[in-house]
Amino acid sequence: MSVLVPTLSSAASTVPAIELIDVRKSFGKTEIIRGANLQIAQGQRYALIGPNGAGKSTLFNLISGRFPLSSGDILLNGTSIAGRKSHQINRLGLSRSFQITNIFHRLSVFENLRCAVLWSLGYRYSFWHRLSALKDANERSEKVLEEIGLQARRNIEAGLLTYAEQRALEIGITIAGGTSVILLDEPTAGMSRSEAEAAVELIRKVTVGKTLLMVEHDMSVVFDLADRVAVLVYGEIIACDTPAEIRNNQQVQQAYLGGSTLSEEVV
Ligand SMILES: Nc1ncnc2c1ncn2[C@@H]1O[C@H](COP(=O)(O)OP(=O)(O)OP(=O)(O)O)[C@@H](O)[C@H]1O
Repeated sequence: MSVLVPTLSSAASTVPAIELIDVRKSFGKTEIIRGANLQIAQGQRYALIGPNGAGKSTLFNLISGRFPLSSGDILLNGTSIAGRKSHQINRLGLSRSFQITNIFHRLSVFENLRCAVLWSLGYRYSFWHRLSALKDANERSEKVLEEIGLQARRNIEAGLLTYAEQRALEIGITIAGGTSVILLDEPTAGMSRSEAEAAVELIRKVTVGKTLLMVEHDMSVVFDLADRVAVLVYGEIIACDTPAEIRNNQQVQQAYLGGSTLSEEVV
C-alpha cells in the first residue's frame, strides 16, 4: 500500500509568506490597526489599497518591524516575527523599500548596491577585511545593476540620477539581499505615466518567483501588477481578492470610494 507523504516543498508552499493574525496597533489611545487579518500566499503579488489614513503605512511598519505590535501576531513563512527588530526580520527573508528614498546620494549607483548586498550579508563597517565577501558582493551587485537596467549609470553619484532612476535604484537596494518577500511602499509615486509603466515592468521582472506586497495608490498600477488586492479601511482588511473581484465588490466600492466605481482612473 502506498502512502502519500507531503514533501517538504509542497508543505512549505502552503504556508503563507506573510500572515497577519488579529493585528492591532494603537498610538496613545487611538487604535489605528483594528484587528487586521490577512494571508499572503507564497510567490504572489499583492497590492494593499485603502483610503488616506486607513493605516497602510502603519501596517507596513508593523510587518517590517519598525513599530511594535500592540497585540496580535505576524508570521513570516510560518515564523512569528512579533517583537523582532527590522534587521532580524530582514535576515528571516523580508526586505522593504521606503516611500522616501534611502539611497546614499554621494555614493555611486554601484556602491549603493554593494552596500546593500554587504549589509544583507551581515557586514556593516568592517567588510573591507573580508576580500572574499567583497568578491561575492561585487558579483551580486553587478547582477542587480543589470536587472534594474542602470549599467550605463553605474559610476554616477546616486544623487545625480533622475527621480525615476533613483526609484529603480531603490528597488535594486531592496532586492539586493535576495530575500523572498519584498515590501514596496508606493513604488510609482510621483512618476509620469510612462515612468510608472516602466517601473511596473521592472517590478514584474525582479519579483518573479518572489512574494510582493506593495502599497499603491495608482489603480492602473494595482490592476496591472497585482494577483491579489487587499483593501484596508479604518484599520481592518475588508476584502482580499483578485483585481476583477475587488473592482466589482460592492462593500469595497462603498467603503473605499463612497459608492463610486473603482476604476483605473481613480487614484
Ligand atoms: N507614529 C505615529 N504616531 C501617531 N499617529 C500615527 C503615527 N503614524 C501614523 N499615525 C496615524 O495613523 C493613521 C494612519 O496613518 P497611515 O500613514 O498608516 O495611513 P495610510 O493609509 O498609509 O495613509 P496614506 O494613504 O495617506 O499614506 C493616521 O491617522 C496617522 O496620523
